[in-house]
Amino acid sequence: MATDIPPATGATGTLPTEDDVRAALRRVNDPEIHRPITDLGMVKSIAVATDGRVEVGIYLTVQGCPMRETITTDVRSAVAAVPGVSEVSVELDVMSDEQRKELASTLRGGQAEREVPFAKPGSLTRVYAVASGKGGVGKSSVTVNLAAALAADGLKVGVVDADIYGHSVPRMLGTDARPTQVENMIMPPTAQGVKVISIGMFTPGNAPVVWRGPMLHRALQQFLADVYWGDLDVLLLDLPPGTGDIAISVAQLVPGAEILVVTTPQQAAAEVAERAGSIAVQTHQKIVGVVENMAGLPCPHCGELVDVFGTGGGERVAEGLTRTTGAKVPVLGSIPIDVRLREGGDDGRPVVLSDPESPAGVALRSIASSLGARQRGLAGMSLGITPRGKF
Ligand SMILES: Nc1ncnc2c1ncn2[C@@H]1O[C@H](COP(=O)(O)OP(=O)(O)OP(=O)(O)O)[C@@H](O)[C@H]1O
Repeated sequence: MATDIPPATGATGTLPTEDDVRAALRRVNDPEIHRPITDLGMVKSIAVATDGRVEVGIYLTVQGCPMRETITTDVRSAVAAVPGVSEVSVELDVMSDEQRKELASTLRGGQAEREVPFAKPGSLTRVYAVASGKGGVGKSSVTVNLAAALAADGLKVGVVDADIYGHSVPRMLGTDARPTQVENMIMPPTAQGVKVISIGMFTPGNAPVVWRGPMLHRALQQFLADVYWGDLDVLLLDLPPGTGDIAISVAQLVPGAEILVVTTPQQAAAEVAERAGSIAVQTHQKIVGVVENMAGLPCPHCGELVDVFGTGGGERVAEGLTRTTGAKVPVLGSIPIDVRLREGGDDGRPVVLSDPESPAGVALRSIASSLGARQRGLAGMSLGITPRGKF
């Protein structure tokens, strides 16, 4: 028997088939779309040589895709784990316009029209619009911490930074990633387990955005309809402070969105917060509750709480909104002043993750679990069941 013939099989003696390799690729998700690359038309070719070497051709969605290293590594390790594979090489190519259009249509579930998925009758995503009267009361800090805590609890969470003038959410979540665009679909970056999109990702440098109402409405519509959110349990919208146009836009675009009001304990802040919240009466939206932020500073020496911004603001807003709306509006929690919360925001690591047992971390996590535990009601929703006729 000749001894110089190359082995006809791979490392383990069994030659892998193309189907084996494809099955392994089915476990590789696109890092931005979070779906298997096999479902997205990203596998261009699979070639298995007689010595177990496998060559995989992969289509990237766009030229210079920021995720190409991750995709290559994931493909390589998934295929290398197939029994009989001796070596893996990955060839990258880029989708044609036609392929991208097809992908965008797949992601929309075959629909060409853009629509806001969260406004559809069957949507099970809870949408919370986080509002405040005054600026600087900690609305964005509360939003990112609730989002990170909900994601850490295993929920699928998205955040829209709709605070057009003061967009700070990406920094607070520690990302400066730019979203990838596939045709007119935008892939949101993921940070701290949360999908996030912000106007700041579309402006050069730190340029301020000077948009008026109609532009704001269009930006929000794009964020809701053109961003590929996938199946979310919770979407949080960080609104600009005040009772501006964007709150009305939210009501028009996602009528089922519930309002979460953030205030400080201060009398003046509470009055403005109540005005911001009472817009819900005009837009027929539900107020899920009030969060009181900066509620006292624990003395670093004796632990006694110093009421820097007064007391009772959260209760006052909740009572006022209960009277105005005629429905019980609860105080969901009180968050103390905590240097770690501010540092977490500056460092891009929300305090609920960096120091979950700190007083602010505990308060925020408790508010998040009350929001996450709320059942998604089925009233008025399509169950997608077609009754069968009588036989
Ligand atoms: N409980 C807290 N303890 C310590 N610092 C806090 C707390 N809440 C918020 N901060 C800090 O206060 C500042 C303002 O907070 P943030 O940006 O979240 O407010 P905002 O209401 O979203 O402001 P705007 O809407 O005007 O952008 C930030 O530096 C933040 O880190």
